[in-house]
Amino acid sequence: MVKICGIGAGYVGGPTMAVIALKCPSIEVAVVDISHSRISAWNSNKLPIYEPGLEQVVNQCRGKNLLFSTDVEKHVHEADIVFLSVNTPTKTRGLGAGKAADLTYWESAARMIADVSKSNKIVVEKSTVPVRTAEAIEKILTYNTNSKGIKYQILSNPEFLSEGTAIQDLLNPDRVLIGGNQCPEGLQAIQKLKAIYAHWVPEDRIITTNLWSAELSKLADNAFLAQRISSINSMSALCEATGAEVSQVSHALSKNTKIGPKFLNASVGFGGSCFQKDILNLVYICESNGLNEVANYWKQVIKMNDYQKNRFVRRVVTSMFNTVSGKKIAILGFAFKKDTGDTRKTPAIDVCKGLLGDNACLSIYDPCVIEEQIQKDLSMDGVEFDHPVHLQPMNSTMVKQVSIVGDAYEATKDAHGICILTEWDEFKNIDFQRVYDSMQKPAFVFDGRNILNAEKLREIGFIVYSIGRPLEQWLISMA
Ligand SMILES: NC(=O)C1=CN([C@@H]2O[C@H](COP(=O)(O)OP(=O)(O)OC[C@H]3O[C@@H](n4cnc5c(N)ncnc54)[C@H](O)[C@@H]3O)[C@@H](O)[C@H]2O)C=CC1
Ligand SMILES: O=C(O)[C@H]1O[C@H](OP(=O)(O)OP(=O)(O)OC[C@H]2O[C@@H](n3ccc(=O)[nH]c3=O)[C@H](O)[C@@H]2O)[C@H](O)[C@@H](O)[C@@H]1O
Repeated sequence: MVKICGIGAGYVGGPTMAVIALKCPSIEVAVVDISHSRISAWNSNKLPIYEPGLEQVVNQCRGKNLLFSTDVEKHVHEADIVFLSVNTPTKTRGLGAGKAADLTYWESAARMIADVSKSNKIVVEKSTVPVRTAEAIEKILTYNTNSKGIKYQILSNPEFLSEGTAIQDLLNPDRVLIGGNQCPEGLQAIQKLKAIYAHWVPEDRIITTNLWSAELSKLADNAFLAQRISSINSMSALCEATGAEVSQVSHALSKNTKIGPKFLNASVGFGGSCFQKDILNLVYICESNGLNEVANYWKQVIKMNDYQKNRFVRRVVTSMFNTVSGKKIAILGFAFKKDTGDTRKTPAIDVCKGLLGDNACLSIYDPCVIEEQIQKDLSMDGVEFDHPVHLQPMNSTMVKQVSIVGDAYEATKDAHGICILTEWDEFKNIDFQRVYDSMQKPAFVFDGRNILNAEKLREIGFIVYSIGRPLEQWLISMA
């Protein structure tokens, strides 16, 4: 029986390994992690991450051909194929700080594989890594184990799932990308991995390339997606200045088959653990190769995203008589997108910090993010967010001007303004007349996701700002 070991039981490792177990009952899948709390949660009824459909998949396989364990060495030792899905955050100190990928976790996993292996293995890069990382891992493995005569094949098999739709994305991927050495052993390893995916993915969707193309394709993929969001967000600023409406512009663009419909929603800014980190990584690689113009081109995508978040905060403050000091502002949504509890790099952190900087009192409601996480996000300096949970600071200092509440009505009671920062479906069904009646007047809504019907809100009496939509007179006069 083929044995797989997945190192890293996070947002990628957990769901991807669970889906392989589901689709390949003849393969034994062990998911291992150095975090005891994460593994015990995977073994409980309350999984460590929220992802629609994940619980059903885990329940079907756990205890049969899927197990979660902290005994990393044992399962790596027994595996034929090892998937690496560990953190690759941005470096916070030393050479390349603020841009380059921090490969500490990656390297320590590779060294551990080298230490415990007694048989040939295929090592699969699932984490997003700088191009040519496979070369580094190969060196670590071969220099450490030469004497044992063990042979490794390194494959790059980047993951393209999105949070909130991870299970659907894994069950029905657009494509699976496998890069490997173009020598006979490398090609054989590619075929072995391809055979696993072929259990459920049509062959024509499995693309094979050389190692460096696969590694770079993943960075390029995220950079292109983020660039589209920054592009439409740049248009949203111009729409507000000219009276054009960004959703109409998006719609018109989407009908051009050369452009297509996806990733054209203007927003308060993109978030998530990967877009910014992967672009920074790309920028660093370009700079290291002397390609400064290319690096500057991609940097602009992040600058535009920062501009969009700052612009939103400025709009809130200027609309409310140039100060939010002492005012209660309701924050609806804190996760970086709907259907996830993940807050890594969520735009809500920057918006909340911006408002707190102007001395606002925030009342935050998110259906999926727990109080402790929000407090931690608002009190940390933001650089630790993508390291393993058990290595993050334990005790965050409570931010006094912030309260986290259990529903939207409590959050908005007595508030001067409301900021919609995540596009949760339930926010569309709020009784806004009831909300308006309970708020201070004038009552403001700042819709950072364009999910509300601004006209209806205006009929109730709200002053409404929607990203990229024509500004009402109040907002123009206060700007
Ligand atoms: N979150 C996402 O949607 C996607 C993430 N990626 C990439 O996948 C990688 C992992 O991301 P996430 O799953 O989001 O991170 P995560 O933080 O949720 O999970 C990583 C896990 O690896 C564990 N770990 C770290 N070092 C270890 C070691 N030496 N041995 C055993 N376990 C170790 C950590 O404890 C943690 O549980 C990153 O490179 C990321 O860029 C790629 C596609 C999608
Ligand atoms: O490498 C990764 O981590 C993953 O990053 C993204 O997935 P994810 O971050 O989970 O979520 P997205 O749906 O891409 O959204 C990212 C951010 O962009 C925002 N967004 C997205 C789309 C859009 O039109 N407008 C917009 O503002 C979202 O609200 C969110 O804050 C990519 O879509 C995945 O292909 C990739 O595998």
